[in-house]
Amino acid sequence: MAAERLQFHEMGLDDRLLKAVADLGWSQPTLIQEKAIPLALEGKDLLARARTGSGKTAAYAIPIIQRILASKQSVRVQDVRALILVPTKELGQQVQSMIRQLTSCCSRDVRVADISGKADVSTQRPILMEKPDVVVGTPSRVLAHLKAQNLVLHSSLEMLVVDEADLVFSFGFESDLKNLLCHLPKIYQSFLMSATFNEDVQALKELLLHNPVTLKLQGSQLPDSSQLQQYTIKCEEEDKFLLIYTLLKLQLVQGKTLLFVGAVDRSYRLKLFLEQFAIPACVLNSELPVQSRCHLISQFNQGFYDIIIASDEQTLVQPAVSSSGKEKKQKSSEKGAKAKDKEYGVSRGVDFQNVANVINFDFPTSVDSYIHRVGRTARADNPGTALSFVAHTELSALEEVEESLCGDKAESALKPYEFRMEEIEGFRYRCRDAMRAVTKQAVREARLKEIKQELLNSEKLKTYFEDNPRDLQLLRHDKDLHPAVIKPHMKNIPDYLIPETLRGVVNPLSSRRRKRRIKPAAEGVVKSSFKKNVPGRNPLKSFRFTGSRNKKAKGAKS
Ligand SMILES: Nc1ncnc2c1ncn2[C@@H]1O[C@H](COP(=O)(O)OP(=O)(O)OP(=O)(O)O)[C@@H](O)[C@H]1O
Repeated sequence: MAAERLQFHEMGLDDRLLKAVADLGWSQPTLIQEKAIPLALEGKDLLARARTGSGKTAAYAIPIIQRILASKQSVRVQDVRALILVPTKELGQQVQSMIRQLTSCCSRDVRVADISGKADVSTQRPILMEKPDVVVGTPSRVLAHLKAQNLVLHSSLEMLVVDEADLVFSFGFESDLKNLLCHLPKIYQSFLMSATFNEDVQALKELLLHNPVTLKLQGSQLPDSSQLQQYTIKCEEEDKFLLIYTLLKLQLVQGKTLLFVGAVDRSYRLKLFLEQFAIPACVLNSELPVQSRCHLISQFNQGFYDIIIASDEQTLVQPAVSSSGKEKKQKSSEKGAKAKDKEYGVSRGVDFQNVANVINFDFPTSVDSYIHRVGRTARADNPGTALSFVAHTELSALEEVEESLCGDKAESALKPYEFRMEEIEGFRYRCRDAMRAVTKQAVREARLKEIKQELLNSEKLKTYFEDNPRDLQLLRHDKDLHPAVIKPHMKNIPDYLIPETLRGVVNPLSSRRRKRRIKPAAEGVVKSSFKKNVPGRNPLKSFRFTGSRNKKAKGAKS
């Protein structure tokens, strides 16, 4: 029989922390939390690798909060006690929000400040002058504050975390991090958290950790097939569009879905293509202002949108920026790339909640990128599905992923998604039509329009919405970008075009802009059709095999 898992209340945690954990609805620690929290409370340095979505943030945040609460029982001067380094602004905001939730019952005693983005260094100075107990930031921003003496850590710092440690070097933070270490005291406790172990993590380990305990939890870096089902389908460019149209319009994919593409242009191409069929989607990329990105993610988590098209540009561009502002020249495969945010990371560490499906419209170019993308679904104990479209030029990347994920097992974790493409031939004509309408010019215009729109939104997000929080919910990021190309007849599917095997199973007309005016979900309630996504009822799964449980969905080869 498996050993009983150590419970939160058996870890000697402060009651206020236990109450916050209970308020979050966490009935027991995840595996990494069970192992890491007691060791961290003993004062050990930790190197922890656990799969994506396994609760690593709380694994270091809980012991940090506990230590701060315990030390505040004796009178102490207010000072910065913990520093959490993150590679991206999105992650910074998310870590701050997690710590705020965990300190909801002791917010006066444990104060946290995220300095990773938004305001400039001088605007953030007053926040740091108040000496929050925990500071969260990207290495370059933290270093800038240390140099400006807005932040002084050499006598106060007790705990240092490097979250998503595998990304810190690849985001160009190596020299910042090394410089930053000169400003820290000789002794402090360190945690390195990572979903993957690579040479960079090894280098960081040597730099930061002292006699660490290494926690390498699951052998696999992704959940197993009982929680995460992974499929691939080989298809070339036109078929990718045809297939995505079919999956979304016929609702063969249900629940919240992240569509990953390899470049910003591709994300607008896909959005413009889908909007002709009245399939609303938000675009997320590094050109958008950080306020808009964070607002979009937060609305997605609240159930306002079903589909995000994210460009995972770190796979293409490996930017490097140092606190001095100097950028190393990097290769970009995108023509006309606009000013990108070097601290953007959508597939890395962002906690998109209750994502039912990740679809790699373009296959990622590295194994790590595959793991981080697919890790946006099947988080905590939730189920999820990943489907990758693979063109012949992407086959070698697929092979690498398969090799890396299968480990010692003979069987690949990625199964073929067997789909009768010939059954959806009827849609090809309208798809071609829609693809033709998305010209380079249309993409360029859409990209500019969206950036302008989001810059305005972002200004409003900074000021107007602080005074008018109710209006915040009305701000949407999935509006049509090119209404001129939309032809009304494309929105509906005539019955005769629906594959015979799917008539009665799908109801395409009902998919029209259902969520346009959704009311904001109550806090803590995730509004989504995710719940519909039970095994046997998800057509994405049942459409695959004729022998599947759902006998009605016979549209696939056996
Ligand atoms: N003990 C728990 N019980 C239930 N849910 C939890 C628990 N701990 C964390 N979670 C939830 O699990 C989700 C994933 O957590 P988190 O973002 O910390 O994962 P992660 O391991 O850092 O993932 P990644 O490597 O992708 O960044 C979050 O929504 C979080 O609220």
